[in-house]
Amino acid sequence: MTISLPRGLIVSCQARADNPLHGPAFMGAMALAARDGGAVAIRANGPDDIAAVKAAGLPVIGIHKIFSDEYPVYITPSFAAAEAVVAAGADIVGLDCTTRPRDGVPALALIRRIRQELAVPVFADVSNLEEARAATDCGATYIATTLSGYTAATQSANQEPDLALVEALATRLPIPVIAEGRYNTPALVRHAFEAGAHAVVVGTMITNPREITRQFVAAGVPA
Ligand SMILES: CC(=O)N[C@H](C=O)[C@@H](O)[C@H](O)[C@H](O)COP(=O)(O)O
Repeated sequence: MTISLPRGLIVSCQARADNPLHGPAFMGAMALAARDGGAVAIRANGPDDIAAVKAAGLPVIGIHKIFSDEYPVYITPSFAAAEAVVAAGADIVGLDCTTRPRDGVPALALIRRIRQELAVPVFADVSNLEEARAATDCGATYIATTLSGYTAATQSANQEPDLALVEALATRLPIPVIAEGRYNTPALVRHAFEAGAHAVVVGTMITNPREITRQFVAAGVPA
């Protein structure tokens, strides 16, 4: 059965290997806490964490980050990575749909193949309007602004979320637009909905206590 994303807050439960909260036990608990707090879906990375967050009973956007020295694309960069995500129980596959160089088939071909062979919705992480349009034409189910601020063309010292992109996408695309990346306060989440977002993904500011602690220390503790 195809699961769709309700309107609301999606919580990204991710912790890299160097984070003390790395691992499925912690991410599974994060997902339960997010569900109890009112989240409508969970984003999770890697088969083990995806399987663990399923216990919350919410739709799961699964990604599989695979880092390479040669290519900048790491969010579900291949069909095999998408297959692993679905095998672990993800309801929706998230993947990098930027035009950046990658190892293997281009993102647009990957979207088509995932839709046809795995029969799951595709959550396209993009950095601009052109990528969003191309991904939509290839059958993406959702478009997310996840990679705005993280490509060479969009990087900036400004750590603000790209609300202008949310608005541009929401007014031009026929499919739901998800705001993701640097939504670090409830007010910014509200602004994203006002800009036309169908849902908003928040990660760091809910599920990364190490980073939250750092920000309190940097901004609140006298030198
Ligand atoms: C660029 C990239 O790799 N973004 C990742 C995507 O899965 C995650 O590291 C982010 O935490 C996620 O997008 C949520 O964003 P924020 O943590 O800013 O709320």
